[in-house]
Amino acid sequence: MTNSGGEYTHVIDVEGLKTQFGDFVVHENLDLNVREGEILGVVGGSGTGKSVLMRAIIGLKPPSEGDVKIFGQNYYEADHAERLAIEQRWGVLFQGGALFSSMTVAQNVMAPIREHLNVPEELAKDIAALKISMSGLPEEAGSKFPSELSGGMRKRAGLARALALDPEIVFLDEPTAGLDPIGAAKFDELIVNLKESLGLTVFMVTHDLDTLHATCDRVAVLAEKRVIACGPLDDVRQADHPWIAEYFSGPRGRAALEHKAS
Ligand SMILES: Nc1ncnc2c1ncn2[C@@H]1O[C@H](COP(=O)(O)OP(=O)(O)OP(=O)(O)O)[C@@H](O)[C@H]1O
Repeated sequence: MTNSGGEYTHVIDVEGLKTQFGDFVVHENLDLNVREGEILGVVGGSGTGKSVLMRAIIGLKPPSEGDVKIFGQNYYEADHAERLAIEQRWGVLFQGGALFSSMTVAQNVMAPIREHLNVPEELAKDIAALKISMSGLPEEAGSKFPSELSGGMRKRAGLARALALDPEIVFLDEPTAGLDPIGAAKFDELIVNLKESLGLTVFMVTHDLDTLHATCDRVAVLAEKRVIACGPLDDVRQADHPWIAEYFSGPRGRAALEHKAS
């Protein structure tokens, strides 16, 4: 989405980010922005810091240097009330769904509603049922426990919970990991549909080349502690970097490209 001057509105602005665990530096001088209404895919080799970057943005990993702004605000400098207000504007689907195993799907989806919204129980139930249906789950899934669901259904339940508060942005950490190719393609379709129907912005960490092709407006590549390339997939694929060449032009990269063309 652009403003009247034709510039993109940014939901997230990361500048000069440094994160570390003790002496071990994960990111240094990392810059990244996420534009309103886009699906941004974040890729990179194992251990390059994709999940830590997501955690730095959602307030779970304080940076040792740099500035992380979401909705124009620095979460780490915000007071308690401001933080709660920011948290209501995002939804997160952690790897594996991170659902409460002792609660049904409906109770899981109602948890953030109960925590953040002062609404009567019946309304909370109705909102949860709506989010469950939006995530492509049958109505009866609401009364099931996570252990009674397939991997794909658990992802959808996690997504329903991420959508509970009508977020403006959702963070997805490897949403198609562990899904079979048909389940993964359906999940991709769901994400694109939600983005289009709700005007959602999506920050998605993924290893899945088919997902990148099917869903992402832009792709950011993490290597050498920073974002080494960011742009539309066709541009990023051409970037002169050994990891990019291997990832996008190796056998799996070529297969994903052919799959997209077919
Ligand atoms: N809590 C922690 N304590 C110490 N080191 C950590 C912690 N969390 C992550 N790291 C380290 O930070 C680096 C980046 O981890 P991260 O999980 O972000 O990688 P990733 O790019 O998401 O990897 P993958 O693709 O394998 O999931 C890794 O070297 C990891 O070992």
